[in-house]
Amino acid sequence: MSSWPAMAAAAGWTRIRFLLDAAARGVQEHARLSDLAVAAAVLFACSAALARLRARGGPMVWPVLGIIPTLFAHLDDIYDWGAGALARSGGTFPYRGMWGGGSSGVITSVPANVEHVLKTNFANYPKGPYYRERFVELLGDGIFNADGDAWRAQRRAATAEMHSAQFLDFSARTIQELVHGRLMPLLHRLSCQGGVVDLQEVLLRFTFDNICAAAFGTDAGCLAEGLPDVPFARAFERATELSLSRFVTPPFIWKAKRALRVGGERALVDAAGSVRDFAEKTVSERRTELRKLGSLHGRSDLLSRLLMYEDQSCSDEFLRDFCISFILAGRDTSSVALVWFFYLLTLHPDVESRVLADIRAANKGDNNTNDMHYLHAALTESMRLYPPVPVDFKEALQDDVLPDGTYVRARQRVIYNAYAIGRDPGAWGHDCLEFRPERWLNKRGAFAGRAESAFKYVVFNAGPRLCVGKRFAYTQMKTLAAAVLGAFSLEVVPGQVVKPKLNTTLYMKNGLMVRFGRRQPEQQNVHYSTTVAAAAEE
Ligand code: HEM
Repeated sequence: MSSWPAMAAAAGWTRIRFLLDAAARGVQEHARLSDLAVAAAVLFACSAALARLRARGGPMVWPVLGIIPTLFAHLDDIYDWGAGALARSGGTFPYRGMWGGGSSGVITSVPANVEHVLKTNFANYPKGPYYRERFVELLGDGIFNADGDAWRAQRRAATAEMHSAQFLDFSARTIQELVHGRLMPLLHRLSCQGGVVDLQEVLLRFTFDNICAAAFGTDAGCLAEGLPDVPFARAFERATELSLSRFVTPPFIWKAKRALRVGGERALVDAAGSVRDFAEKTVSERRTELRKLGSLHGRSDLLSRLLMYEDQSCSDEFLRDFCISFILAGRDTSSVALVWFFYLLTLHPDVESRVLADIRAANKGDNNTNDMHYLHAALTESMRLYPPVPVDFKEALQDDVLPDGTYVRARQRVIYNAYAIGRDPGAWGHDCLEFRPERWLNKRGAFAGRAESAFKYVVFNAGPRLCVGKRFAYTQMKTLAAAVLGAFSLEVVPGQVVKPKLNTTLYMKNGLMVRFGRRQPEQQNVHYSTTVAAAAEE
């Protein structure tokens, strides 16, 4: 039997051996780990270098994470950064989203590329399934979401109805009623109280009411006294936001949440359901009215016109989706255009004086908004710098080569950046960053547009999918701007940060807090007409 000291010595030795072995194993393990780390770092550096080369002067597209880290680094000035990146890369660069995100393609600000995608090779660039599946709960098969024959049928109906004399007359009247019956009294109250208001919020309420009146012939009531919460408007906003969030969430995440009906996906089903219920109810009530009265002659909104004059076989689903798409298209775009326009005027008093002179000259005539060429030019110029839809995209059906030589593979996206095109010195000259409405006027001071290329000004899109609401939007913006500027001066509350929000619509991130002061009484509350035949831009 061993003695205790001998046993202790043996146990100590075993422990020391154990510790030494463990240390040796650790060193080997560590060596293996550091080899792996070095190998991973080399691989990462190689693929990063390769990505750098592939980026062709454009921003870095990282392994695994794609362009996401680069975008994150520029979240605060994403639009200006994007315009600069496009300029540095010669107008086009490739991008890729996160692995598993399913998004890749090219971003361009080259007008010839945009023309190719939107017009010359239109058939190869539908909105595509990527867009459709993200908006289907809200939009169904509506014009905004549709391609092929479904799109063509709605486009034909929309163009015919929206450009009809009755609709133009009706929409001009509804705009007048809303401006003078709701908006101006609100601004008068505010100016008397010396109160501060978020102009963007007021304008968003105005355009929501306006588009609901035009599409459905209903009063949404967003601008009613006390600026109430309107459940339909809230549901619409929520459904739009949640649909858009699918564009920045990897599909395997949002699709899993959709399958499980949890989180934002559940909220989307609820919000889109409320919007569709409201639309379905309106369609069915209007159909009943038509059946009872035999006609809807007292009504000229889009829904009533479609029910009366279009193919009588239009299903309720077609009418519902059609109207919802219209509300989405016309809801925020013109309010966002207007808020930047008013802001730019406060920064350019010389332009504001000329706009006022234009409005006063029209007041001396027959108060026709079509006469206000300078105002038209100022709005157009403002949207060049702040396009309400700053970027848009189409999806390639087949492999293709863009006019600047860029290769696009089938199912890739071509993103065209209207914000960058509007600020491109190649397209607009060395003064491209200046707010100069005169660039749109001819020698006689009439709005002349710019003949060279519709694809340098893609604010309203271009080609076969040109915005159907363009004329409506100009009438709406000019009527509102003329009434507001004729009666009030605007003061932007100092100290606020005015910058765009990252969204598919160019909202101001923090809104725009303003105070309204009154101009001379004789300028106030003048009603403007809009002759149906001649719109300045067309
Ligand atoms: C300043 C205001 C507006 C701007 C800047 C604007 C801009 C645009 C743009 C860029 C598109 C193309 C979207 C795409 O295909 O992804 C578009 C399409 C459309 N817009 Fe507008 N829009 C404005 C106002 C309106 C209004 C007020 C209405 C309705 C009354 C309207 C109705 C439509 C419709 C129905 C389409 C779809 C056309 C199609 O796909 O064939 N828009 N608009």
